[in-house]
Amino acid sequence: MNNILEIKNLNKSYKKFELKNINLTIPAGYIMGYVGQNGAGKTTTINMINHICKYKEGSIKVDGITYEENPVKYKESIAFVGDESFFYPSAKISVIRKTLKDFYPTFNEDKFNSFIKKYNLPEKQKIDYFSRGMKVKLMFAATFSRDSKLLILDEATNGLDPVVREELLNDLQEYIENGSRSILFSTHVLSDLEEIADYITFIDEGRILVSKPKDEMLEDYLLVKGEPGQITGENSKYLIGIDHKAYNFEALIKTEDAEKIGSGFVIEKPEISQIMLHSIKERRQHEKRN
Ligand SMILES: Nc1ncnc2c1ncn2[C@@H]1O[C@H](COP(=O)(O)OP(=O)(O)OP(=O)(O)O)[C@@H](O)[C@H]1O
Repeated sequence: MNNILEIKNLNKSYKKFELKNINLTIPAGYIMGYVGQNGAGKTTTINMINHICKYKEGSIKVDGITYEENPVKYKESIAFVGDESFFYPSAKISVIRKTLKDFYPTFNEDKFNSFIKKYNLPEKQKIDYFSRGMKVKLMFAATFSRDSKLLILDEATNGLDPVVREELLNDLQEYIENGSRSILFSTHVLSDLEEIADYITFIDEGRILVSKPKDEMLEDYLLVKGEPGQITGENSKYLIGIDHKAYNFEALIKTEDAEKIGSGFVIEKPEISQIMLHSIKERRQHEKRN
């Protein structure tokens, strides 16, 4: 199986921020959720993949090649959808169709037309008058009509209604179905990732905390709830990222440790957002202790 994205030992320093030793791999045919708090370093990583932002240490390969090896092929292998429309506001769909045709060798006009129809986008209206959801659909119609190997999404599904969101999530899954493409999906809407991601990577303060298959991550941890008095010197070593509330606490625990903490706790299956929250809390608490 070939890897569509391969990042090795990537480092980048700004005055007040450091992206440190980023290693990421997405095999062909898979979706990776890239998540972390505001300012964690997601967009910085994406800008380096897109080669908007330069780096001195580490390497990035997209579909087996680095930017330096073949800049045109490298750029053609990537499609990007962010949270802002990339179309000229006074253009209509006809102008966009022609621009895409001229600019992208793999652009498939029939595919584009069928997405325009499917998403019910008006041919005769200026993009300026499109709603946010319509602009997002148009960006995806343009993207799905090219044969890019790596699709990068940076908060691309922000502000969509549940029906449009569901439709797009299905289309994203279809986009990778032929097994030759992959998606790096950065979002704060973790429920989208619960639905379609195969891998989840947490980044915190410029460092990768965890990167693994989503199902493995969801099986690896359980959520523990109890009263503060139930925490002892013995069982506290198994509790990850304890969140103390007024009358109770919540923490993560490794599934294999669940029987070691004693009885009387409420134990539930966690969501990705809860695993992220407690993992980050644990890291902060660990830093404070050392
Ligand atoms: N060109 C730059 N010069 C200096 N610092 C920068 C530059 N670009 C980004 N940063 C800093 O890098 C850090 C990470 O920013 P980044 O945009 O990658 O975060 P993010 O994880 O995408 O956050 P968000 O979820 O808020 O979009 C921030 O502290 C930001 O101020």
